[in-house]
Amino acid sequence: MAAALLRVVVPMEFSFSGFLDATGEASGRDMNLQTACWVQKRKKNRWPLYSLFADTKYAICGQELVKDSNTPIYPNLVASPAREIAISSEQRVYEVVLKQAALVEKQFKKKSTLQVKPDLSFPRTSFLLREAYDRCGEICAEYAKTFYLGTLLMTPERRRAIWAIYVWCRRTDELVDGPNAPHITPSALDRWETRLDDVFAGRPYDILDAALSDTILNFPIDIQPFKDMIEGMRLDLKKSRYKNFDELYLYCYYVAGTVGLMSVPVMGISPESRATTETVYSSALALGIANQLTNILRDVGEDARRGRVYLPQEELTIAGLSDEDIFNGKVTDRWRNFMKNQIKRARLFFQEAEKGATELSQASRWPVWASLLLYRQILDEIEANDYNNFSKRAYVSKVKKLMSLPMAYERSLRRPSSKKLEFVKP
Ligand SMILES: CC(C)=CCC/C(C)=C/CC/C(C)=C/CC/C(C)=C/[C@@H]1[C@@H](COP(=O)(O)OP(=O)(O)O)[C@]1(C)CC/C=C(\C)CC/C=C(\C)CCC=C(C)C
Repeated sequence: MAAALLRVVVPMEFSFSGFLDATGEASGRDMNLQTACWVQKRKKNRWPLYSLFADTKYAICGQELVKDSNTPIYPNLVASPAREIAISSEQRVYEVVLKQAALVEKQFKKKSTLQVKPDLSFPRTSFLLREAYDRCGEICAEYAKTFYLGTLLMTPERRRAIWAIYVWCRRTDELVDGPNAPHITPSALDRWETRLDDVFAGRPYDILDAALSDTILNFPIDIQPFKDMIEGMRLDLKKSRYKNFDELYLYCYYVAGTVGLMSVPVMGISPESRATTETVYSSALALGIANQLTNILRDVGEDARRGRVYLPQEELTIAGLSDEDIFNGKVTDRWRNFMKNQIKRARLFFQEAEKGATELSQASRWPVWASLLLYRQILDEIEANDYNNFSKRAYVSKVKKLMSLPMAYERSLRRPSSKKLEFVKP
């Protein structure tokens, strides 16, 4: 498997270029009906002007996570002496969210009259394409068993598409996190990006890419979040410190928020939902950010041993801490207080993600709830370890994981809110 993943940056002798056309199935396939059903007519929000100023609701000032219930929440904005910043990462990312939501709406308008039966089209697809998706499913089952089981509840077409996206993300992550990571250069990532362009143009290099090329034909998926994930990997190659939460937020968007944006067009929004498309995308983004923040908080010690500190430097300073304290790995009261605020902020992102999870199409909700509940418990485990994330890895036991699954199922049965949904930026 590792060999297959590594092959991705090596120029291929044999290319699957034109593979999809050769199947005679993938190109020109109609958009599926589910796509058309997800979207209701939705109005776009303008980015609120007050977000450009630094009096934020959840900025971490001093030892406390400042929380004022009258103002909106912008965790990534840390007060600057001038009380304003130019363009926050949050605003930049929100523009991507709007673009993704607009794309889905455009497709809906174009295709709403089509009567395509999505799952009937699959038996006609070629053996090779079926093989491609099966392989993606196997990789998914190998790397993320619980998540794989969750996808089995989705419709076959959606499940295959999510596997294809998962495999592309996993391969991308493996470039900088896998066994060959020390040999990965920016030009290897450039090659990976060229290859992505080819996948989106229907010219996959290998069988796993072919599954993604097919997925892109079936769902209104934009290339931007994929490109942004590669950008996150570029950041990982050149950056090992994050000045403030604004910088960290952008990194979290690149490596994890993008996953949310890639997944929603496949998972679909419930026809019962009254939430705006961009609200659901914002929640998906929030889940990615929450997961990545949790990942960072869990792995503080492990990252430090690789010379990396993802925690915002300015917030460490405000808390009276430095890189030195992290490398020393001693749990002090200062560290505990600092961690309490970091955990609180991650939980706010989970809270926002919860709202959108309920708005997804019924069959897609369970794996999302399972992922949310399981990952959020890592935060509880960090607390249970008395904030020692230097030498203890917070870990959710098998029993707790199993216990969460029925709870995730129960949550997935909750119907979308009948009220118009408001997304509050954490
Ligand atoms: C249903 C569901 C969860 C779908 C997502 C499927 C998918 C395409 C996953 C790809 C995950 C992946 C391989 C990402 C590469 C970058 C990366 C490694 C990110 C980190 C994940 C955990 O990594 P890892 O497996 O190494 O973790 P462990 O060390 O083993 O703990 C991340 C922390 C982030 C992953 C981000 C998500 C799963 C975002 C999920 C958001 C949605 C599916 C949107 C849901 C929609 C709403 C409206 C809430």
